Amino acid sequence: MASSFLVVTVALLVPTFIIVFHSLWMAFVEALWLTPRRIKRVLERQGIKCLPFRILIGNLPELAALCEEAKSQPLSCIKHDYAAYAIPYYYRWIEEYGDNFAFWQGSQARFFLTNPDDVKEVLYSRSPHISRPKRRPDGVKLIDNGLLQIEGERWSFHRRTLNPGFLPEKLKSMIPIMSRCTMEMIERWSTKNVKKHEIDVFTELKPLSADIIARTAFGSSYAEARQIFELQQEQLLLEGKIQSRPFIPGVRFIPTAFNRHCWRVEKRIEELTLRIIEKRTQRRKLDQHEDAQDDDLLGLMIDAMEDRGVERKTMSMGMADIIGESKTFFAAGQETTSTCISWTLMLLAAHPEWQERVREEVRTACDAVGFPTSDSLHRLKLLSMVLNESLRLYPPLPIMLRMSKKDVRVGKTLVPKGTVMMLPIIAFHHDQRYWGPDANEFRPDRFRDGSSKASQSKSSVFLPFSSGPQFCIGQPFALQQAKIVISAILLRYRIIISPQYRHSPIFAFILQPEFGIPLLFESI
Ligand code: HEM
Repeated sequence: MASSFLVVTVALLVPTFIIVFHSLWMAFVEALWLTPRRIKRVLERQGIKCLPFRILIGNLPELAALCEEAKSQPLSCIKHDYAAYAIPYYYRWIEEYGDNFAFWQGSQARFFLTNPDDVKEVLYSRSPHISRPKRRPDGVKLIDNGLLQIEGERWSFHRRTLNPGFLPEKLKSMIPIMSRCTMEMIERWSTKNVKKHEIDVFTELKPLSADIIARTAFGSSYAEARQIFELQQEQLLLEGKIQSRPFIPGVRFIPTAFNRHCWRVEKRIEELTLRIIEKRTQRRKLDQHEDAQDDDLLGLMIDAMEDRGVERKTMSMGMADIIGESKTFFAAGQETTSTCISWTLMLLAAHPEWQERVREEVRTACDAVGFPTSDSLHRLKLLSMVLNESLRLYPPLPIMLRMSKKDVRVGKTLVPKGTVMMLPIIAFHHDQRYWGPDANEFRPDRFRDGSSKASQSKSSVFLPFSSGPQFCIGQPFALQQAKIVISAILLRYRIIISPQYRHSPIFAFILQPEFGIPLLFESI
């Protein structure tokens, strides 16, 4: 009896094992060998040069070597023509292979779109076959279920739900919170009680941006959200490590120390986000009535979950969506904005004549407490020009990515299914063909008549917030915050580049100052 049971079990298990093993093996061969071979064939047939493909590692070693080589020759002074330092592989490979080339990030094909018309075509495309790339299966779950990862009808619904959170009236109501958070930071600085002191603005402004996002969008204080931000920073570091190594299917399920750490961080973020959301739903129940503080992003999303408001018949948001969007807004809104403000302060410190001009403008625009008002914010023309020039020279998101889910035509190229298209915004922003011979100089004047007239190109080559339907939803929020923070600082301090400052913009998801931005703050 027992032996026949064993025979039956073995007879069932062996074929199952063979089928599972065979499917895994085929998926492995497809992802790591057949797909890259096909992409290479399609691209090369069109005369596009593909860098040599090696299984698993692709061109990761060359890429790392080029970055190392660039870093071994540090920039000697504050030069704005640093693009070849931040993304050396792009410029080196263009030199070697011409404008049309593809390389291999592990087994994934990456193809730079070097023509602004092609970039525009992709950004405005309504094709369901072009999307933002999904995270690597073994990547960290930083922004799952949020606008940056979802598609189609679901994306449209989320975007429509969240848009009211960024309307002019709503932004206006955020000015007092943004000013209060900034004041608290400045008060902390002033306890140092010395005429001149050094501040690394890159480090100091991160928690400020986090605080502002937490309070304006989620009604919670930074103290509560602090852990989420810190854990997201850690996730970015973990993602960096994952990206620099080859993708091996299945390895992500093995409970290695690294994987277990990733899982713990993910779980903790979800728990903390859920806690913020639950606190709000509890408060709603207790209050019974809609209070004025409830129409922030979190309030809008809870409305969509609870089926309130218009247009909720066919779609609604679930808890996973709210967690996803909350994580996305924390991740997308914090570091981009603080980095933009940090680079702008560096530029103003490096160009004292502009610092003086902007300070004069700010003086006339601020109220008695030293902050711009909702009316005067729009009159800060010089500051807007400086911010645009800063976003041009130091775009926080220097490269955007899109994925072809089927063979798609972009301009003259047939981009094969499974290729990641790289949109090198930073290269467009520094290109003399579009900006003239002074492309790498700080010249805010070029934005005097607005951003559309600033370049000499017919196509749009100024894309710090992207363009098309998926452009940055947080653009007005970020610019308002930048104006408030910079105005408040300039009114109180003269800023000077510290002797400790080392100019080293590097590309690690965003364009970061590798050694921070230490500036000397002199009280006025
Ligand atoms: C200076 C600061 C900022 C810059 C330079 C910036 C830049 C960008 C860019 C280039 C994109 C498009 C990315 C892509 O298509 O791959 C984007 C999308 C997005 N940004 Fe920003 N961003 C900034 C601030 C913010 C802020 C403050 C928030 C939130 C409060 C935010 C939330 C988002 C979201 C949710 C998306 C996805 C939009 C969609 O798909 O509908 N960003 N941002």
